Amino acid sequence: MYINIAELSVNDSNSSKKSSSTYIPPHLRGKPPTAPITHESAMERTTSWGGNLAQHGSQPNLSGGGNSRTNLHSGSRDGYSSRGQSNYQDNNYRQNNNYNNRGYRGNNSSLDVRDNNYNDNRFSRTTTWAGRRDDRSNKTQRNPIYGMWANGKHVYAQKNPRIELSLFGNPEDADNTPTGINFEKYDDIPVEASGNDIPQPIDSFEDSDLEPLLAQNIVLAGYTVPTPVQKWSATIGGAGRDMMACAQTGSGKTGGFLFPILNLSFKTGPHPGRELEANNRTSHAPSKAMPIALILSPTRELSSQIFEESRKFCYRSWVHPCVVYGGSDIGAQISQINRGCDLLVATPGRLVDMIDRGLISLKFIQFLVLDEADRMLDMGFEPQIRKIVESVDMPGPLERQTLMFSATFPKDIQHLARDFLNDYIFLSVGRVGSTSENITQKIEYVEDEDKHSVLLDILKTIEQGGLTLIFVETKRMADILNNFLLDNNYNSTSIHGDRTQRERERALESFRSGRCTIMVATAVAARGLDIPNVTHVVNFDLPSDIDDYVHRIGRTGRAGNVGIATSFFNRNNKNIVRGLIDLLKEANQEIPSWLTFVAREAQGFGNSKGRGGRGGRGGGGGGFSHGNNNRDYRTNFNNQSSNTNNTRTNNKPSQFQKSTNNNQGNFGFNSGAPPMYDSSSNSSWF
Ligand SMILES: Nc1ncnc2c1ncn2[C@@H]1O[C@H](COP(=O)(O)OP(=O)(O)OP(=O)(O)O)[C@@H](O)[C@H]1O
Repeated sequence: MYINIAELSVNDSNSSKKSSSTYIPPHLRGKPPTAPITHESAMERTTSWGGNLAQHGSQPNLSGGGNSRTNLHSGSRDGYSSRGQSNYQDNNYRQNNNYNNRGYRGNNSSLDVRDNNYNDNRFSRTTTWAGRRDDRSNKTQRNPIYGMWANGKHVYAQKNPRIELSLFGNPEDADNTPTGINFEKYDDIPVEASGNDIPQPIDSFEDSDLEPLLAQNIVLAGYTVPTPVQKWSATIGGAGRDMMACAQTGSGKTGGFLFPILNLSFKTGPHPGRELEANNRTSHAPSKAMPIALILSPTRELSSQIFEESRKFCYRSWVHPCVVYGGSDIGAQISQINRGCDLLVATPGRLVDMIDRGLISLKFIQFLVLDEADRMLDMGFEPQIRKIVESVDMPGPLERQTLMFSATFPKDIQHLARDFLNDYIFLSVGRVGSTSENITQKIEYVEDEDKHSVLLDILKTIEQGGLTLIFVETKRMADILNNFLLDNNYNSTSIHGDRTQRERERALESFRSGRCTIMVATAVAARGLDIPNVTHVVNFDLPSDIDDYVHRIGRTGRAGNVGIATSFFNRNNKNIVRGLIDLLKEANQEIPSWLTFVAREAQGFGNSKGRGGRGGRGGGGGGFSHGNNNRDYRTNFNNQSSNTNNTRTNNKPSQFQKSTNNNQGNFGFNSGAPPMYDSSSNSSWF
């Protein structure tokens, strides 16, 4: 459910038990602004762009022109990046006004776009609005955020300062800028792409032949430089290629899949078959949403967040984003999709429910995204995902474009990729499943009975101004710990699966807004959640799966910002000790000497899994062995081994400096010294 942050009073300190002065996080300071943001003022925030793309004609093409599944790979690689050419269109079609077998039109000139013609009567009869005939949607009030596709042209909605403010915040507020201090360092992260005919990445947004409205919305969002995963996905996705992309937490994967999808959609318009069906529909036929893009994500909160991101980039365009997820009023979601549904973000369970009720058809899907697919499998969603992708009316892999994104890619996900993707490019930014060096990782040996007091010690040392996210393993423990913190006068809240959706949303909102500076969470908050200003993650309980550790600590140190992750380790966590050590090494973190003793001993007992094992799935073979750079598992699949005939890297040595982590966060206990281990006495840690 959408929560309008702008309408919330950040001065409401009802939930505050600790102090009367209310914390306001930097990203919310200054809201509401004294003067409304205008489109022009937003454009002034960048120097060179201005939405005028003509000068970049010779640069790589984000759209890649129209393309065809059947001859996608027959042209030269240059074809993927040649602007305005339809190298991948079936030759039977002409550029503009024709479609390949994925339903894309030829590349429309941006000059065809009519700005501010929203109410132009010339378009009224044949105009489609979110897949419905205009004359049938009279009863429904139009959403002023969105434009329309009319007579083969993209007609933008009027600019609306009030909406811009609620979507993008106040650009005058420096604290509102999303880029972090270390953002440019992402350029040094090694990138590897494997597969056939890999397109060159873009260097900048200016180079990428962005559709003008998308370019403007990206500027409004305050993005000036694409992150590495965005640079590569722009051309890979833009060329109509399937992709499995693995990039570190907080590195901009959401934009990585949204930008190529929206760029192609803004240029080419809705699927022509859908337009035909909508126009031919009788007034008695039941209304059905027919999105052209589907993004599946594991949790309600993540779906909601992706929806909010897509609202920004779809602003004023013909593409109506929608979101459906369980635990929330289905009636409200039905009315939402009935008001227009072009890009649908969904959790698998609720989507299957709505398909079964005949409310949603997937037959015009051109873009399918599986975000955090490994988590969806962990949560037992495989039957629903397979039903959605393979059994209902979804077009097959040759007719749609499929993208999979995550920070971790265990082997069973690569099997799913084999079934869902076609001739895909495997992209890894940084080591697969690795953690960002922007996160300082501290491992402390703490027995269960000491955890509460050690946590209080840590909280005392945390500087004012940041948010702290504390992970526990069980819902019960989340409640217990939250109550404990409230009793100790901390502004704390909690989020877990036993809380109602409304309670979960409220908890998240109080944390995001800074009314509660601490949130205790189960794994439900481990993936994808992007909460600015989380400066500290505490693993009160470590997860049994090392990939979950990667995602959890990734809630801090996002978009180039720095963060700290402290984890309480004891005998119950011996199963992930090897994986933990591999990760710490990869991210140039200090490894406490006691941890290596533990690892050796655990190995002796055959208990610990390295990065090649997943604790949570019976050793399903997840993660990636340390030092194994070939992360594309197709070489192990006999029937696809020929696909990995091409590898491209940026081959830059990492210039990251080793973190200066001297374990100063020992908080006065253990002082980095482990419980004494006496190797001569044959004593055992466990
Ligand atoms: N090009 C960019 N410039 C500035 N900020 C960006 C850019 N791309 C993304 N961001 C910001 O970076 C943050 C992290 O992005 P995002 O949530 O997409 O990361 P992610 O890789 O999906 O993370 P996770 O693996 O945790 O899901 C967001 O606040 C987003 O607005």
